[in-house]
Amino acid sequence: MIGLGSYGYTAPSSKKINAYDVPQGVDIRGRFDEEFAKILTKDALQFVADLQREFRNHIKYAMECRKEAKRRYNEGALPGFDPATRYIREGKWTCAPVPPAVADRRVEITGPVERKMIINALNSGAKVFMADFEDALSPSWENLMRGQINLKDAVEGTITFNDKARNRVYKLNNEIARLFVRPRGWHLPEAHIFIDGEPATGCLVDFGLYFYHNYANFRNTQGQGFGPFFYLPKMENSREAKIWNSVFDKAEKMAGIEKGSIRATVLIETLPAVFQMDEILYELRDHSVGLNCGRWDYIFSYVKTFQGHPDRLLPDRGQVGMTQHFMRSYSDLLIRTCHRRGVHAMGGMAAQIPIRDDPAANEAAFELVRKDKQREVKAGHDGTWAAHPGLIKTCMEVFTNTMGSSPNQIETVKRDDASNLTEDDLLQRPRGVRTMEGLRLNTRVGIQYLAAWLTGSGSVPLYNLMEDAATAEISRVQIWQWLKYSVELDGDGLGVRVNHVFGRVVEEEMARIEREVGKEKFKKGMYKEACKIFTRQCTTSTLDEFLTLDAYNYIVIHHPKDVSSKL
Ligand SMILES: CC(=O)SCCNC(=O)CCNC(=O)[C@H](O)C(C)(C)COP(=O)(O)OP(=O)(O)OC[C@H]1O[C@@H](n2cnc3c(N)ncnc32)[C@H](O)[C@@H]1OP(=O)(O)O
Ligand SMILES: O=CC(=O)O
Ligand SMILES: [Mg+2]
Repeated sequence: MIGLGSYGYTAPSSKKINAYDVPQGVDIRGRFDEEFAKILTKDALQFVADLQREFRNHIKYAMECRKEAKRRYNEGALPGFDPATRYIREGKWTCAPVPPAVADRRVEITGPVERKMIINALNSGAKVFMADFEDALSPSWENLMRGQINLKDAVEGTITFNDKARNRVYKLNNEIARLFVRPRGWHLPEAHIFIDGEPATGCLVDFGLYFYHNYANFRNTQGQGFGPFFYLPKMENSREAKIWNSVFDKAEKMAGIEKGSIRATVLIETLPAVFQMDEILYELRDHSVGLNCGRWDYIFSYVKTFQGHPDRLLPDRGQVGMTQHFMRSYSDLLIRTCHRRGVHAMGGMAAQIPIRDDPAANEAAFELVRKDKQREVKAGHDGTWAAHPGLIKTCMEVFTNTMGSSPNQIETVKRDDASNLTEDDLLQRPRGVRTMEGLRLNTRVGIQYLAAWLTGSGSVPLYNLMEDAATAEISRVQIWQWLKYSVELDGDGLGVRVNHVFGRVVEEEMARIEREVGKEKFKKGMYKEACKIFTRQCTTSTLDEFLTLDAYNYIVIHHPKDVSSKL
């Protein structure tokens, strides 16, 4: 159950009380704002409530199944292909044809639903912009509601941003990227909206509000009759994809648009899901437009799935790249699966971003991105992700050098060789060493990321890399795993056990963070709170499912009940 945030109460005011006009059974506990009220209309909320009521038990059941699977993995079982769905994996079926508007997705930029970034991303020259309510967003009430307003303005084509300090007005170019929206994962509640006395499901709020306000405009201006388009995160099993498919069916019915209008790309970013790729596409076959290698959450999920397996400890985070056998196998099988079913096999995110003040380091970072993208396009991926507008040109060149003017490689690179990949290939232990520097970096990155998240930023540059919820999760669970199994740091010849030094490492890294960010920022920021949350999560005997579930309690800000509505 979600509690109040630590600073979560605003005293009632004697001024006029504003309230959202809500349907029966819906209670808005987030701050009232006239702009937010244009999103939280009674009809839009009714649609969200309808989704919640129809699907809440299915979602609860799916989450129970995750727990049951976890129990089995913790007792020693390994994830694998499900014998009961062999007929789906071996059957000859394809997904609905790819809509023309998104046939070419060779470079996709991603970013939080922040106003200036939305405009920059849509103008970036990328083919697609994935607007993120998930890994890149801290889901505060303000961020979520402003994000919805921003997306509505973007789809209407009216979005502008006035940067007064720089005397610069941002607006959309004539040619813009196609918009995909990524709602939160199934596990996250939306504690500012209660439906029938329970917090709403975060992703149904994100999806429901965005769909309700934008489907008509989007289909006219962006989708060439299709859409809206979505990315779906963090699923573990095809039963979760089935719920999304039913959500889409219901949304299409409500809107009176053709079945198969809505299209979604599913991120394969949990270890159990790699064994369910055919099944996930099958459930979504009328609504699918591919799968994507969400490599960062996938690595996080590898640790989480094997939390009870001391023989599967990860080496330093920096060593777990796409060239490790288990990662390469995952990418190859994803390409083979998608192309066999007629949809895009999207690559993932290289974490490097431009480094402004060091040309040599900048060139080295670009070279790493280039290599990563070359590997992806040669393997058969149809497109990739970029974290920053400065990387679009490089990614575009690499993909175009191989694909030329063909919009994708769905028909030309079948990768039938990957049909031989086995469970052993997909689960092969990553190789590498564990070092003190790895431990220190994980600590520094984890704490700084969380401090940013608690103050409203869900993606940040740290040590010249993009960090978001997925990358920070790796830092957290890696430390947890090393502590749990009392790992000896072997890569630098130190031979010390992590649990003997972790307390000191945290102290020293906090001091280093203070030096790096400066005393003033350190004092004003939430570094101490972040340190407390992060170290608790690293040292707890039972691994927390998600970093952001606990941290969410700190950003929930309920407003007095009487300010809201009439339950
Ligand atoms: C694991 C995953 O899920 S990956 C997907 C989720 N993660 C993301 O989407 C991360 C996206 N990237 C980002 O958020 C940002 O690039 C960061 C936080 C890493 C770095 O951002 P900044 O520090 O602002 O970068 P920088 O100062 O170099 O930005 C230069 C300009 O590019 C813009 N910019 C940077 N990244 C993006 C982006 N992803 N989309 C749009 N614009 C961007 C900035 O707004 C800035 O614009 P301006 O010149 O008009 O002021
Ligand atoms: O969402 C993407 C990932 O890598 O995680
Ligand atoms: Mg992810």
